Amino acid sequence: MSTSPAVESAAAPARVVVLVSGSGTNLQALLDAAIDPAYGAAIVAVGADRDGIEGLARADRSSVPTFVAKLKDYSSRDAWDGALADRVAAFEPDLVVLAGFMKLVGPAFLARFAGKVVNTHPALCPSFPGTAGPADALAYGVKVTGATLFVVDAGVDTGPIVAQTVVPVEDDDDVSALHERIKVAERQMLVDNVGRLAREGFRITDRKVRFGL
Ligand SMILES: Nc1nc2c(c(=O)[nH]1)N[C@@H](CN(C=O)c1ccc(C(=O)N[C@@H](CCC(=O)O)C(=O)O)cc1)CN2
Ligand SMILES: NCC(=O)N[C@@H]1O[C@H](COP(=O)([O-])[O-])[C@@H](O)[C@H]1O
Repeated sequence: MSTSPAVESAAAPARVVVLVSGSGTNLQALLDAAIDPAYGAAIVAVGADRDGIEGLARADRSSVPTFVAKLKDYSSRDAWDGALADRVAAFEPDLVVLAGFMKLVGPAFLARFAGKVVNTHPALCPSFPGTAGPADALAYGVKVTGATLFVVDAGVDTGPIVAQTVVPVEDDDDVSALHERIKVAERQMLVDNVGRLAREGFRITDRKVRFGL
């Protein structure tokens, strides 16, 4: 069994670093929720693998520190992975949230933050892993899909599941309409469950994630 006390002290909010690669609407939901001290989490930094994205602009508007670690600026994938881990570690996170972060984190990152990295994916894991969850669900012809919050491991969308939310697939859906419907439910799932992880901590036993320590 592994445990992750999201907050070392009951008084202080959990320190959360969010990583993004795009529009950052999930990040924005977390920024909005964290305004309330009762939420129990503070977004202490936002990182990205690319610049010029709305996710970084959202952080700037909330006066949250940002950083960018571009893969192409490093000699190898491992060097980038280690540098990303160093940038995140500088903010001493209790929890790292990958919210539309479109890079797989590697061994150095996972070793540094083992058990305290969660990711939101726009499909019902283990179905439709990867970068095109909504498109793959639509192409398959499923009648329901949704989003999954899971604890990140070395696989691709294979980590222990924290929460899931389900939405219907409509007959006239295109990928954009379906993904937008997923994101409405996904943002609520993310806010609700990151808040619980921050306030209550969590433990993992045989892939089962339970809140509380
Ligand atoms: N070690 C892990 N890292 C990450 C995971 C994970 O499950 N394990 N989830 C992703 C988020 N994600 C799906 O939810 C995801 C994002 C990106 C990829 C991917 O294949 N990325 C490629 C590059 C794609 C690109 O740059 O457009 C890559 O990293 O080489 C798969 C799944 C967050 N990190
Ligand atoms: N496999 C990773 C993946 O597809 N992530 C997805 O990117 C979107 C980012 O939206 P946002 O930037 O508006 O929060 C979210 O739907 C998230 O689940």
